[in-house]
Amino acid sequence: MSSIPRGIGLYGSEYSTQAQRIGLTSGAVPIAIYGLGKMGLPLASVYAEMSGNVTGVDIDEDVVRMINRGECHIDGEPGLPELVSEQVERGRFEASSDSRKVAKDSSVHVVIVPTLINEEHEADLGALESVCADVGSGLDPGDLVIIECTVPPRTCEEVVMPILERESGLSRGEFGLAFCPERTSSGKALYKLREAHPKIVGGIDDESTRIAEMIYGEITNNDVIPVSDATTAEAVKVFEGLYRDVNIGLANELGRVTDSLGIDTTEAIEAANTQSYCNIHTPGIGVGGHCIPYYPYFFMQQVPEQTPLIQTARDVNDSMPGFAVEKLLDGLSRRHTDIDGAKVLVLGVTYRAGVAETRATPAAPLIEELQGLGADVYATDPLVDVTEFGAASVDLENVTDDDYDAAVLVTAHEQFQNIDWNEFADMIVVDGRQALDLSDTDHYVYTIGVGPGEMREKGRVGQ
Ligand SMILES: NC(=O)c1ccc[n+]([C@@H]2O[C@H](COP(=O)([O-])OP(=O)(O)OC[C@H]3O[C@@H](n4cnc5c(N)ncnc54)[C@H](O)[C@@H]3O)[C@@H](O)[C@H]2O)c1
Ligand SMILES: CC(=O)N[C@@H]1[C@@H](OP(=O)(O)OP(=O)(O)OC[C@H]2O[C@@H](n3ccc(=O)[nH]c3=O)[C@H](O)[C@@H]2O)O[C@H](CO)[C@@H](O)[C@@H]1O
Repeated sequence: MSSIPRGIGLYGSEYSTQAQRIGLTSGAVPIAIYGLGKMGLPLASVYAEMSGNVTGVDIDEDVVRMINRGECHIDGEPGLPELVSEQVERGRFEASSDSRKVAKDSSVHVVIVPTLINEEHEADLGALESVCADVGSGLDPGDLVIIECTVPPRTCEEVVMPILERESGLSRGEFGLAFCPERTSSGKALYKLREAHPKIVGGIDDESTRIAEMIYGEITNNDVIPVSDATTAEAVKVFEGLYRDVNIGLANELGRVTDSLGIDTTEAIEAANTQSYCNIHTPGIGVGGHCIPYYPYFFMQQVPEQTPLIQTARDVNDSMPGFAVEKLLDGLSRRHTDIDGAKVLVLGVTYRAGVAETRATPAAPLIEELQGLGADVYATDPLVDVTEFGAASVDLENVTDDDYDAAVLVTAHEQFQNIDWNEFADMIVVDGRQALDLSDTDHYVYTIGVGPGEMREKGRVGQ
């Protein structure tokens, strides 16, 4: 069976589906991936593994240089350094910072740049719009654009499509556009890209959906689920995030009433979750990252109707660092220690364990509130520099060289398991992630979702 000729597009192709597939997997279809970060680099590597003709684009020249040396700038992703090195060495994957040139030379354009929110909680699509303008400048008839970064529903129709048409001079029907949300999370990216979740695809027209379905059918070993259109696919991704934020909000609300109930709430949640329809998430010190805390605002911005449940869950989750401070103050009052001038150690500033990402981290409001109360705040994190939050930096290896009045665990980095807590003089500890077992120490511990230290002696379901 012959392949489609090199360099031509798949959208509206008159070649057989088989010839298109052969073209796709033999390198005849040049593919560009825009954004080579925590998600983009794994995605580009898996695309290169499938097609053999991938150019990644990033505005960070250091990222581009490292990749072209076959190096991987993303830590904590099993298998990724080896895949990047192999694909670059075999000439199947290269990187560039010249998005307009790459756009001109490519037929499939996959966009996975940051989509964030600004101070006013409005969607910040600046990077997406900039990339789409560059892609549009190099768009040819038959090309397909795939958006993988999470966006407010209707973005493909109302933002991306107009930019592509304006910059290319082409019209709807001459090229394709599909939304195919990235459902992976850091730490298992290659596994999740290839296996863990079905891939959702939704095009602005049936031909776009068809091609996106064909492409991801060559990438994932899981199912590919086509939905009615791009807006539906955008909603699927946002709905997943809304579900998670509201569910965590429920867990945190239950965690806040632990003391009133006099139970280990997490034990009750774990037991409740033995019912197959129940999946209450885990109480913690807050919800960080540039996904879950951001997506509710993507949704609320698009729907004029009131969304009290979504907003309330956001408010509950954002209240958790303050809840941790309340428990810290309770503990200090037991020792007749004033927060003003107290030495407090914050363990972890990234939004979750093992991921070097601090966007929307609960550590930021926690440190700000503690400093506002007059505490001297110190912090340590194995992955990132803590001084960006105004805390004094402490090396983890020497963390027990000094004593503190209190400590708050924000991030359950595995490196914290090596701390010998008996090295510290008696202190108050607030465990925000149920990560510590200090039962063999004299410290007073409050664990969010569990309660005061002595509560941890109870048996736990599944332990
Ligand atoms: N991180 C996750 O767990 C995750 C999971 C699913 C979906 N997503 C979605 O993917 C998006 C990207 O996530 P990430 O974790 O890879 O972000 P990231 O911050 O790790 O990486 C983004 C990369 O894009 C580059 N970039 C920024 N502007 C650019 C531009 N104009 N042109 C080219 N490159 C540009 C940056 O230099 C950086 O290397 C998120 O905003 C989210 O919508 C993220
Ligand atoms: C729907 C879903 O699962 N989406 C995942 C999510 O991945 P993520 O990397 O953003 O990380 P999460 O695990 O969601 O954590 C976020 C924050 O919530 C805290 N948390 C978590 C669970 C809990 O029970 N209690 C908590 O308090 C945690 O500490 C952290 O601060 O978004 C990605 C982008 O869309 C997805 O691709 C990925 O599938």
